[in-house]
Amino acid sequence: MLLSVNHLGKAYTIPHAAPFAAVSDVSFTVAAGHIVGFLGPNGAGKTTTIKMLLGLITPTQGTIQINGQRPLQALCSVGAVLEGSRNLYWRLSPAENFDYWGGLRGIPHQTARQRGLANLARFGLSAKANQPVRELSRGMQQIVAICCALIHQPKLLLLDEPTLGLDLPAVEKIQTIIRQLVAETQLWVLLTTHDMGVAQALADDLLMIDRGKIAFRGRTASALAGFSPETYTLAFTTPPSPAVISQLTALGTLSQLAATTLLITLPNPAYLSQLLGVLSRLPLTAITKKKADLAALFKHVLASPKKEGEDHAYRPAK
Ligand SMILES: Nc1ncnc2c1ncn2[C@@H]1O[C@H](COP(=O)(O)OP(=O)(O)OP(=O)(O)O)[C@@H](O)[C@H]1O
Repeated sequence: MLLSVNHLGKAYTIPHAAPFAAVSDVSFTVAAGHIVGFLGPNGAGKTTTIKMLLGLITPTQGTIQINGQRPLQALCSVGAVLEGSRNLYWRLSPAENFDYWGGLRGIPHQTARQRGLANLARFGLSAKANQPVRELSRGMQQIVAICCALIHQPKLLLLDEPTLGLDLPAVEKIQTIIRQLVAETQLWVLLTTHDMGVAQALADDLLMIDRGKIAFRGRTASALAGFSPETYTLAFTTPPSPAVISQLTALGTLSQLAATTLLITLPNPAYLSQLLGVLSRLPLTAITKKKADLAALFKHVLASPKKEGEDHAYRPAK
């Protein structure tokens, strides 16, 4: 098992207050799927978990095994790009950063530089190899940070918000790079992101955390296949009357997308026949069921009531 996390917890000591449990009783293994999307709302405990995986903070309960070793013994198996701008030395060029980070990992200077430059070339950034990092764009800096995190050829790569603040072309480039790396090497990636588009595009598996506890885990494809929100787009030839609007509002949550287009979410599939009853008397041109997407699944998981100790709060819609 590459990564095995058992009953992991971290309670921060807060002066004049009870300890705050940022992570409590989190267990998971990384054994299937090459990219695991580690998702959760702000403050859910993602960064705290990642810092524990890296040995940067000590858990107050539970164990972590990476390739059968504790985090501080397994540093050679793990690479990371953390949130923020501290992954690189900004005054140094990418080539000098490769020397520096390689040196910290005990990698001979020549080897570190060769590896770093080879990755930089693969990602189309050779021309920037000798320019100070501070002069590169955010997207380029992220690519250099990923190259540095790979300098010791880790087996597990932890990426905390790798696309934060990047524009669409840069996001797509980072996505392509991550996919390419996973396809070419036997790299496993644990990726945190608030961008559900990125998670849906990349994650083979999902791990959702909420208030320090695992709220859902499973394969992305099967979770999406099992989750089909009861949301329909209704298109009319003429704007629906206030009477129709109030009839529809009684059935579900309604929003008006345009004068002749409404979006309705039913509380459950049993309401569909009533909806069709109302619609049969109206000048309807189209009714389309909304496809499941990760953003909707994520909201659903967070809204699902959780029982104490339960870590699979999500249930497919019946
Ligand atoms: N050093 C600390 N001392 C006390 N509380 C902390 C400390 N670090 C984090 N926390 C708290 O732990 C909780 C989890 O924080 P964490 O950074 O792990 O969340 P996150 O899921 O990464 O959030 P985000 O998506 O906003 O980055 C938050 O309530 C945070 O305030």
